[in-house]
Amino acid sequence: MLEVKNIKKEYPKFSLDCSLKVKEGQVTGLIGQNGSGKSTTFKAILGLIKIDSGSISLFDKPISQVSVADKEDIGVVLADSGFSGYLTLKDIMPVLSNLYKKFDRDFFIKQVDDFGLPWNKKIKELSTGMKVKIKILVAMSHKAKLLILDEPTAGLDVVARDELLDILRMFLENDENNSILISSHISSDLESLCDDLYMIDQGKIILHEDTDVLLSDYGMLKVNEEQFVELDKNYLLKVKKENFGYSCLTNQKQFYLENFPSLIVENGSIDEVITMMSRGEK
Ligand SMILES: Nc1ncnc2c1ncn2[C@@H]1O[C@H](COP(=O)(O)OP(=O)(O)OP(=O)(O)O)[C@@H](O)[C@H]1O
Repeated sequence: MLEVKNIKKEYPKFSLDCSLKVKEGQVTGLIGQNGSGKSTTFKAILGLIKIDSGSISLFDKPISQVSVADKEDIGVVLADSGFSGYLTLKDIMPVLSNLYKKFDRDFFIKQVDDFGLPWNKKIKELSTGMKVKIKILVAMSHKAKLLILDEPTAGLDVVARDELLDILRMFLENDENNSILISSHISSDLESLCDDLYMIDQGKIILHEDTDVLLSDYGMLKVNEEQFVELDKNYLLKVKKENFGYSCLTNQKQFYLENFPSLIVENGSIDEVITMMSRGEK
């Protein structure tokens, strides 16, 4: 559905070098800290910045050959996008109807009512959670097949985040071929939603893995100096020196559970995996 191959972008103090794929019917997450390159990647995909090299294909065509009509199949939410805060939902609906050939008026009306969004209040007077819901609703309102969402959960409390994830699940249930590319620096948001995750650090993809595999096969070994010497290191991805000895990241947790039963093997959280991948050594 979307393939990004070795795109490069040089800024004075930052280099992006990124490849990723979003498959049909799947949710792909891009996780990284502030400044790691998530927005730059999204802007490159959307043609908002010019890349230095690499290629992007969308709906199996090079991006340059994707027609305006095809582009209606993408729904986009960017951090700094949105309608003027002086408009109301009532004002926005005719604009969307003119903007998008496939604008689904009935769907839009139903969702605004279901989400309890006010038709006549200016957007700038609404809560952050409501504003994000509107952005997602607009992105979905023209029968998009692919949603590209840059940090949609930023600034939301736990309840609003949960509601947002429910809306995205609804989008996926509407059509089994619908897909999402979503970024966040909060891994727990993506863990429950995404089929696969890319981790980006300083402009580079440092890990790509199925979420299930990440949660089932990855683990953290906490070992002292003596245990570290004895340890089979063939299945360690990264090692980090700690006060107690070493933290070791493996993607073969079962191997260590079976062969080194005396060791502490923890289920590494996605945050720990990211930290180890970016700061650990090997
Ligand atoms: N137009 C630009 N000129 C120079 N540097 C830029 C430009 N745009 C982005 N950068 C730099 O590129 C790096 C990556 O920024 P980017 O916005 O992609 O990160 P991000 O992962 O989306 O972070 P955040 O979560 O804070 O939005 C940052 O160091 C930023 O300062």
